Amino acid sequence: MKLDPFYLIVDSAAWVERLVPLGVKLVQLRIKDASDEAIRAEIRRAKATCGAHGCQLIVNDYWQLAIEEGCDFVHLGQEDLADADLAAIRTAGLKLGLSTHDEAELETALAADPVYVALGPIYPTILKKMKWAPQGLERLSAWRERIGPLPLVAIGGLNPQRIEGVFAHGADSAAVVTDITLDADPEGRTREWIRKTDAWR
Ligand SMILES: Cc1ncc(COP(=O)(O)OP(=O)(O)O)c(N)n1
Ligand SMILES: Cc1nc(C(=O)O)sc1CCOP(=O)(O)O
Ligand SMILES: [Mg+2]
Repeated sequence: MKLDPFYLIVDSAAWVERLVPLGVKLVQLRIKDASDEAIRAEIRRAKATCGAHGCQLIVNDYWQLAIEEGCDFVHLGQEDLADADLAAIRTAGLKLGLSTHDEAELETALAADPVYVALGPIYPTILKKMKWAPQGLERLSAWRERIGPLPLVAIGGLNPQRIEGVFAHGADSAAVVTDITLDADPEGRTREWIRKTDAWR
């Protein structure tokens, strides 16, 4: 499968409604610390917007709610994966994207047959505290070699100046949070990302 080269990650349906109509084709809804019912409502809203704009929605963490709400793509980290019912995810026909941060995690991820593997943090991130040092671009190339044709997502500290480097080192898609959501002009920054990733689309 081909992933859009620009992979937006946001923490609310309001962000999806604000940015997806600009031409975003791949978005992850990543909500932390909310009730299941609140997340269900957010998924519903985000799914409606994505459906109207031809954008692939990926639900982070909440695979059961994603199944119940008729979504078709989830992203899980390694801890999420350990707790998840992979058979139920498969039976529901969900595509699965997985996080990796080291070689052991990559082995675990590949055994779960994902449709993409994400590697991060490529650069330092301010979004969350991480136990891994920045991976750097050479590590991305190593992952490219290891996973063959499986799509590779780069994440962590990305900005428009770093886009070319991650694609030159084997990424198929660049995932981003704060470079857009903390920008003074998130719409303008989103348009810049769409424009700057066009060569890989
Ligand atoms: C595209 C992408 N890559 C990595 C992550 C991180 O997932 P995880 O390790 O489960 O951490 P949380 O995002 O759940 O805090 C991601 N969400 N998306
Ligand atoms: C959510 C997340 N996961 C990562 C990983 O390495 O698995 S890095 C990260 C944060 C990405 O945010 P920003 O683009 O603001 O750096
Ligand atoms: Mg997770």
